[in-house]
Amino acid sequence: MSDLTKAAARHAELVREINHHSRLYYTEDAPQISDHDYDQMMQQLLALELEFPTLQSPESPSQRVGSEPLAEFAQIKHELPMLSLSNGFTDDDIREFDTRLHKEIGLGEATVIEYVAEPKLDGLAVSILYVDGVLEYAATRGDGRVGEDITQNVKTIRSVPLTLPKGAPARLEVRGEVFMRLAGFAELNRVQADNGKKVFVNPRNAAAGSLRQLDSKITADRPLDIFIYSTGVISDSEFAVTHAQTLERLGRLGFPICPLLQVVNDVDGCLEYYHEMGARRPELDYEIDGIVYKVNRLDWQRAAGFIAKAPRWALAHKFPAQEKTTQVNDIDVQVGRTGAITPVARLEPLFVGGVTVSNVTLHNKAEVARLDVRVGDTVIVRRAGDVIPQIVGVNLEARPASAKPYEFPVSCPVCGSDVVTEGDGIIARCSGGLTCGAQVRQGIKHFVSRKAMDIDGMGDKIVDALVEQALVSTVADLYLLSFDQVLALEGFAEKSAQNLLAAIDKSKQTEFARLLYALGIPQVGETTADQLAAHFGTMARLKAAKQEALEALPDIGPVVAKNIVDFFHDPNNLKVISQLQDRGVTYDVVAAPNPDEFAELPLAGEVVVLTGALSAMGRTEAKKRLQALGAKVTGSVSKNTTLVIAGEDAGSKAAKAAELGVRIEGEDYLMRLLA
Ligand SMILES: NC(=O)c1ccc[n+]([C@@H]2O[C@H](COP(=O)([O-])OP(=O)(O)OC[C@H]3O[C@@H](n4cnc5c(N)ncnc54)[C@H](O)[C@@H]3O)[C@@H](O)[C@H]2O)c1
Ligand SMILES: [Zn+2]
Repeated sequence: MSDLTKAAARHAELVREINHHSRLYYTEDAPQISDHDYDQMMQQLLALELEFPTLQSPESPSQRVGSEPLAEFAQIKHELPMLSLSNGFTDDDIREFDTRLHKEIGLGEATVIEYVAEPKLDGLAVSILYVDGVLEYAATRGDGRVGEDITQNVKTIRSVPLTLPKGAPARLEVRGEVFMRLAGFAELNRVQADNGKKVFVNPRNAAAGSLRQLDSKITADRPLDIFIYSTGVISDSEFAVTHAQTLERLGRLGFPICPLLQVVNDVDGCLEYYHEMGARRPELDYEIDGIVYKVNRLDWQRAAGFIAKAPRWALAHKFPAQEKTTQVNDIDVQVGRTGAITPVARLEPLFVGGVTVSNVTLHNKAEVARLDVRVGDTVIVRRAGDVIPQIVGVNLEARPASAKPYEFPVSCPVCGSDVVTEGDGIIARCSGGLTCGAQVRQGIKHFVSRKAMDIDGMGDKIVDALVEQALVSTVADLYLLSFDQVLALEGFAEKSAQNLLAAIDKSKQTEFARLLYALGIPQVGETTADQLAAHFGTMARLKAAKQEALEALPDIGPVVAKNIVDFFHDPNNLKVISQLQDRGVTYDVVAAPNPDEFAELPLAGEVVVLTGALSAMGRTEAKKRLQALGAKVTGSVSKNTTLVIAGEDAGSKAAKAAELGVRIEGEDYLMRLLA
């Protein structure tokens, strides 16, 4: 086979695949592969056509925009074609783009091109025509030539003006991106899931699916938004001389324009903007998948002109992918400290959203069932911002015939006890309690952790070894370990064994709040433990507390209160607590434990948040002393907060406080309070 024949075969295969996925994505709003995979196929196609130009035909997806409009919609022919954008991925791609433009426009090397840099919104393009100041129709891009009539749907988007002020051009077509903000997207998916309806893979698909509805009442209920980024046909030939001016004038006519766009000079200006936006991307409340650079001068745009499917004067500089595809090698479950069984997908490792991902939580039994993810499946993995990676979709077409639905275990894989379900079958739990090795191990790891008993040097591997060798079966057993037992563990020498025992010994003298948190009562985190400690003061008082007394505390609801009561009724737990006491674990009683006295304290009723670094003392120390004066000290700012102490480099908490109008003071004020 000649090279050309081979290339032609590969080309035909790519065209088939790309057309298929374009249809799924553009026409049906139901993509089966990630954008990254799609872009790679497109790049391969472009490379083949560059090497073998005879393979390129006007029918090739490299020359065409989008996909054909859906037949159910009336069609609208665009007066000016709606094009796509050429893509760049590296800094060099941007340099080449700028160099090429100099030639195409006929500029000397020394001439600086001014660009408008704009976030590339991840939604779908629409064209809206106004005639004599009134919205006449709106259309999707479709295949670039003919789009779908979505006039009624676009009219439901609140930020789209239905009429324009006087002075608007008699015929004005604007183009922009319809998108969905993240909060709206999350809420929509929650409602969809609650009603047993399809949840959307990402905000782009949710926006596209919501806008391309035959019933505009459905669109009206969806949280859609729009930013306008250009004009199409326009009766006023003197509307503007630069792109920035176009946007400015459109803004004055009442169109929403992305507030983040910026005029920049040269490649360096483009790249600087790109990196700045890349850093801000996780904070934005909508998704952007890159930056678009557009030549600012309209006469230079005209001089540069177009290629088949995109303008020469613009480039989309893509950000690293937040969604990629990979294989599920296995699905297994983890048993947590409280017995909760969490299914986990073991993946063929992939690099996505800036990290390598090989395990992804599937959250719970219901989520596995909803996704119907199976071993051997090809899945779309998404990691956006700081959010933990997630499987958002399964490519059913790539499912091997042998793949079987995942069967959730009926007995605990660690101890063999029955698995019971709670919360309408959503959460599965091992019923083994303290007989379950996994629960014991997780419980001990929690007990020794930094914010709990803080036993320095007691890493996960050591805990695993202690439990495996049956040296420890409850947290109280830690205080019985002998020098010889520790020395015999793998990796220990005399010195290190002494150090570990010293750390265990040191932990015996602790604070009540730490001890409470360390016990691992379900849903009792640090803040709740602090509150309980400050209010009850001693274990004996807390043990005796009734459900109502617990619920009377500000942040404790009925569920947590019941967890606490249940915990102190379990004979195993009571035994462990008395063993801890017998083996020397004690705590200082800091605050006056009597609730009546408590109300008299100078800072009673104050809810304080500490943020930033303090110079005179550590935060733990400051917190203890504030609590001793009756204040409640919490970890996050809310409307209940009465005071924020902002130390050096205070960050988002201070900002939140300012936003909520909460009083903010510096360290000097704290020192006066404590004096
Ligand atoms: N996953 C799949 O199966 C699949 C299939 C087809 C296409 N895709 C994805 O779709 C994209 C290609 O689609 P495309 O042809 O629309 O090209 P594109 O998204 O790369 O660029 C063109 C589009 O960018 C949008 N845009 C956003 N902000 C803009 C701004 N400020 N100025 C101008 N335009 C702006 C417009 O909608 C415009 O039509 C790729 O990201 C590709 O991965 C994915
Ligand atoms: Zn178990």
